Amino acid sequence: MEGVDYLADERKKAEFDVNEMKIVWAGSRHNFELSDRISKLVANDPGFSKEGRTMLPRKELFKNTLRKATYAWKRIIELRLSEEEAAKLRHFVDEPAFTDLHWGMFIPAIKGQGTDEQQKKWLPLAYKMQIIGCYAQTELGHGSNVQGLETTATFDPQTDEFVIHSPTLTSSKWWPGGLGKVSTHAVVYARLITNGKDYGINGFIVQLRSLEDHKPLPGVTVGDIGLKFGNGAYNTMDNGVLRFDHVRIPRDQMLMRVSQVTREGKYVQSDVPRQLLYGTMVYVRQTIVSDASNALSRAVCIATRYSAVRRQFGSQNGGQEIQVIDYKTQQNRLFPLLASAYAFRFVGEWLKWLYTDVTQRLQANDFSTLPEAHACTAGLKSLTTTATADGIEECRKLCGGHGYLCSSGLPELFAVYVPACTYEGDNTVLLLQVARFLMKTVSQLGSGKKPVGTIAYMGRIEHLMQCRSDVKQAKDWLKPSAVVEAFEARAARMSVACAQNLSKFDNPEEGFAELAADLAEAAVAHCQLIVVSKFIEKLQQDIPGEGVKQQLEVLCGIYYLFLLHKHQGDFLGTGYITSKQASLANDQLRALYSQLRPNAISLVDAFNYTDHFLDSILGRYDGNVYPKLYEAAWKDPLNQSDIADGFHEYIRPLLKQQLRTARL
Ligand SMILES: CC/C=C\C/C=C\C/C=C\C/C=C\C/C=C\C/C=C\CCCCC(=O)SCCNC(=O)CCNC(=O)[C@H](O)C(C)(C)COP(=O)(O)OP(=O)(O)OC[C@H]1O[C@@H](n2cnc3c(N)ncnc32)[C@H](O)[C@@H]1OP(=O)(O)O
Ligand SMILES: Cc1cc2nc3c(=O)[nH]c(=O)nc-3n(C[C@H](O)[C@H](O)[C@H](O)COP(=O)(O)OP(=O)(O)OC[C@H]3O[C@@H](n4cnc5c(N)ncnc54)[C@H](O)[C@@H]3O)c2cc1C
Repeated sequence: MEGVDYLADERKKAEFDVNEMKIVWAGSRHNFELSDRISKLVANDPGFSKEGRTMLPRKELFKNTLRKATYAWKRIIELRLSEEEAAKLRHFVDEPAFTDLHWGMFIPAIKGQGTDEQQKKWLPLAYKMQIIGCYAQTELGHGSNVQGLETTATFDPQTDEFVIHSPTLTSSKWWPGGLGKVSTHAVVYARLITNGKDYGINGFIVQLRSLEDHKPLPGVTVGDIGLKFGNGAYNTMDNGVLRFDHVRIPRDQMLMRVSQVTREGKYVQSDVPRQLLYGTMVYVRQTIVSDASNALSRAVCIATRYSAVRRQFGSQNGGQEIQVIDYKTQQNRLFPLLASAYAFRFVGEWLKWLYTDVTQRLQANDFSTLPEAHACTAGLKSLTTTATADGIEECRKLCGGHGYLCSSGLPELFAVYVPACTYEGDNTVLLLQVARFLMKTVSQLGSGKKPVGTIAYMGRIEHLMQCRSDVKQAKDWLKPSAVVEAFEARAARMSVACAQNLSKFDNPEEGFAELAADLAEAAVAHCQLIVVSKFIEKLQQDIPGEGVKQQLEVLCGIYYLFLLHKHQGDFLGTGYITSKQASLANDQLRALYSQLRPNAISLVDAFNYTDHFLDSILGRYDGNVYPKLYEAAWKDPLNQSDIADGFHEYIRPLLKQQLRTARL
């Protein structure tokens, strides 16, 4: 029945002000109003319909994405949307497209690594989309190891040009989004060679296609790398391959903020750290952390609503069966994911602040916080994307068989999301960057250099190495100080253990390679400490709205107690807690699940997602799941006729043969 809210009873149970929670989730009233307005604008525009997207063959799917991206641009111009509004509109259109890389990496690379002059020349063209760009770093043979890239940019002083060349098959650019079929330009990362000397990797703006007929320019071979995982999903993106055969570009298309090549071919290094070449990656990793809470909350919203609709077992005297959300096992799988979505939201907000702070410092030539910004963006990108990808898959399983249907929205969400564990730095490779930062920090303890920011806790290393938890009863685990100390002691002890083991090797690099798995675990412990601390800090702010803060306290408790339970080997092994205290933590966790249960539906309503954005029958706001699943099945192309195509060729002969066999 249309118009009936099957989840109304659940919504009545809420013990907090959902509208105020929506503002907390959005980050501010301004953000809430912006998201609310733009998401509805997109949802109500048939030009942005998602109907049938998972059924389209690649060519049609891709063309449809081009249509939507162009239509989005048209609406952005017609409605005179600001940059912030336009970004929201693209977000709610919810289809990976070349525009993600144009706005998300090409423009930021020019902004971060271009001189003022270069920005003045290229940015207006890019802002008006008179050129479309991508970020071409990864090659067929090298992705993680940026210093191993093979493409060359050799300066020719005769003509004042760089010659861009792909010397081997493995040097072909491979993966850049938007490259295959759309981009007219790319920021290409290549080895800078001048006067016969190799100065390592630098960025260059290279035109790839004609602005008239879109044909590849002479010397440029470019195409799509082929179909990727999942139906629809990331196949809307033209991840590309690119080869250069001695392509010439003017010298001033080398991005020259970090280093320059003079007219005479002299290489000049600015007094900014070379790592700024990696700045675009730091920026995007930070946005990926913010985006993790979007993807996870979406999956959790679907699984929570469906878990309240779905009933199995326990019917007595002909009454209704039990809602699956009431099973403790379901709660133990679902509620920590709900809590993680909120935790990632807040750590994302904080990381954005950290990124803005480091950017302002860089502008004032203060590079002191760059290593921490790199470690935090790398580590949190790794932690949040791994948890989110795993969480989306868990949500699919939480929805039983129906979660496997594309109409649940979960398979596509997973297929689109899971490469986040790989792109912008493989998650293990990034954890090892954090581990290097931690080992450096430990090695400098006692040198007089005081650790600050997220590693300030290392400054209390002597206390953290010998303290013990003073938890005596389950509710003691609700004390922020008890929790923070537990996570700090675990992280510090794991780092120190790694450092001690490393010191046994004569060659530190050999030791690092041998102990890499332990080092990655120490990095995870450090990153989890950051997420827990930022959630707790959030709760120390003034949070208006009846019951809102209490709900966030419950979520925060679930987040850290679930981690404590899952990683109790670390907490027990490092000797900070006893098995009795671990068991008390688990008792408290169960109690928090019961407190959360009546609020579960309203906590996912606070994400304020439209049905258009969720694109899931199981996650519908009104919970009207079964009639809509039934209706959707009949829209499948296989159901366009009662008799399947192929019946006469394949089924009928088979049936005839069976008849003959039966007669024998
Ligand atoms: C149904 C649903 C439908 C639709 C959904 C719709 C849409 C979703 C759309 C958008 C999502 C929103 C947001 C996301 C935005 C965009 C994402 C979209 C697409 C994805 C694009 C992906 C693009 C890419 O992947 S680009 C390529 C990325 N490549 C990498 O990351 C390579 C990883 N490798 C490295 O970074 C380096 O090689 C390394 C760090 C591993 C090693 O570096 P190096 O070789 O130099 O060696 P080291 O010795 O380790 O380091 C030397 C010192 O430098 C320091 N360092 C390293 N890196 C940095 C850095 N970045 N910043 C600062 N410092 C750095 C290091 O610490 C060392 O320092 P030391 O003091 O000397 O120790
Ligand atoms: C959907 C998608 C979009 C992308 N978009 C872009 C783009 O727009 N532009 C662009 O330039 N690139 C892009 N990429 C490429 C992406 O950045 C790389 O794939 C990524 O950096 C991982 O590198 P790799 O593929 O070389 O993995 P590899 O490094 O080959 O990883 C393979 C395995 O080796 C392990 N490994 C590697 N090195 C180490 C080490 N030192 N220690 C321990 N383990 C290690 C990894 O953990 C992994 O398990 C995209 C990739 C994908 C999947």
